[in-house]
Amino acid sequence: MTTITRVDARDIRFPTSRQLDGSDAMNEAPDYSATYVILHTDQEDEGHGLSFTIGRGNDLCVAAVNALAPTLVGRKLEDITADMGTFWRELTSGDSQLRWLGPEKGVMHLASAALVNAIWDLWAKREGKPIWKLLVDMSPEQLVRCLDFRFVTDAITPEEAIALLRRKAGTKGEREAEMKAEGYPGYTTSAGWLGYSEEKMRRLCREALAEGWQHFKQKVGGDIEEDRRRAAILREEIGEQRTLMMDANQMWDVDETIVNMRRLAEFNPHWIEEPTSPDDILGHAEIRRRLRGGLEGGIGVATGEHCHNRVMFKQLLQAGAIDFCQLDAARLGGLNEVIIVVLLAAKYGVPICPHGGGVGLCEYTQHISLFDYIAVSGSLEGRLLEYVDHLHEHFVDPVRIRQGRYLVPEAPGYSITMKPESLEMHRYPEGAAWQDA
Ligand SMILES: C[C@H](O)[C@@H](O)[C@@H](O)[C@H](O)C(=O)O
Ligand SMILES: [Mg+2]
Repeated sequence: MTTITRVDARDIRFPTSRQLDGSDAMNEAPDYSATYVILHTDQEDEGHGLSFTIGRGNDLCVAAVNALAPTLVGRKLEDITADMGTFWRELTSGDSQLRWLGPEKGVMHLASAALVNAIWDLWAKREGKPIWKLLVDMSPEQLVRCLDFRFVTDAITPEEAIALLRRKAGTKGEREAEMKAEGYPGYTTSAGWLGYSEEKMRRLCREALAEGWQHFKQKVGGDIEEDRRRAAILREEIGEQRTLMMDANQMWDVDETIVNMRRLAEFNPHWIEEPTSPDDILGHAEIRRRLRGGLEGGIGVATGEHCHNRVMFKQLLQAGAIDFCQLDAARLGGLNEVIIVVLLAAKYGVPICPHGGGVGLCEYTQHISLFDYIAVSGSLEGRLLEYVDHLHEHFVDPVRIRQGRYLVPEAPGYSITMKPESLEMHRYPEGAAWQDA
């Protein structure tokens, strides 16, 4: 038996705003940051997890982790993993006074995600498997036992989830072998940040093309003439055949989205991402209808990086509001809730294209997309996993990319463990990286 003895929560920040890495129309100068959690045990091993924020306020998330920590300390890992569904509900709703601060959204849910993912990391390391493998090796019944279906049974029941998983169970081995040989297809956002100059965009595009990337994302939502100019540059660099996505990061109202996307349509965007408020389910449905998302010649609608729980995703799917489901590994309450969203998306026939723009998110999401392909949807249609070329050097087991595809991670755990020296250097505000700020 393994007892969790201590939760160590750290405020880790990277000064990415200096180069405007990760910049978009809404988030002009982010400092990619992590609320970083280490679960200590009475054995040798540790569980690591993080939630992504963009700088100021990361300390609030650290405080939220500390508020939730008593739910874990003194607990046995084996008791938690034997009934993860119950554990998840206890963590997110067990303390009704804390639950009032969410529920299941915002800072509290980000904090839950870091803790939940750290439990999974500990479990997978104990089993000697990468997370995706731990998941695909579970029987449908075992997997469903990890989930809390509260508030979504009108869209998917545990029995339906089991049936869905059984459909693909017999052929998992084939897809696992295929992924090991070929990797999972990705797209890159790295050339498209809004704060980059034309010259930098062109250079990064050329580098990405030389590395084999076929799919590119551009930030929009600034001045529309400027968006058009940048789209023209990107099209000039990548050509007509490759994919170009656009991301407005919530800048527009519904009608404004239609007006702006009509002006951007000539650049043939594959999707418009986060056109409006992430909470506006019917607004997204209206945009999709008017942009003819899902139809020949139409523009798809994508959202999810700010979609805070399974209930919101359920409604986006029920309302036929999205063409692409961009779930986030730590905006949702960690892997348990992510799995429910993966199952919901499969049931509604919507591809998942997880959100990767942040520190550690690519490390997380590769496991999720592999799980989706091997064990749930069995399909790559419409599916592309986001890649951003930032901060991977700080991870012990960073993502590996070949010709625009993610190679299958092999090390045990959730690939989220950061190097001790990186943690030390980027500790906020006392780390060396912040001393000359
Ligand atoms: C502030 C961040 O870099 C965002 O711009 C980023 O997550 C982005 O929306 C994305 O889709 O990757
Ligand atoms: Mg985005």
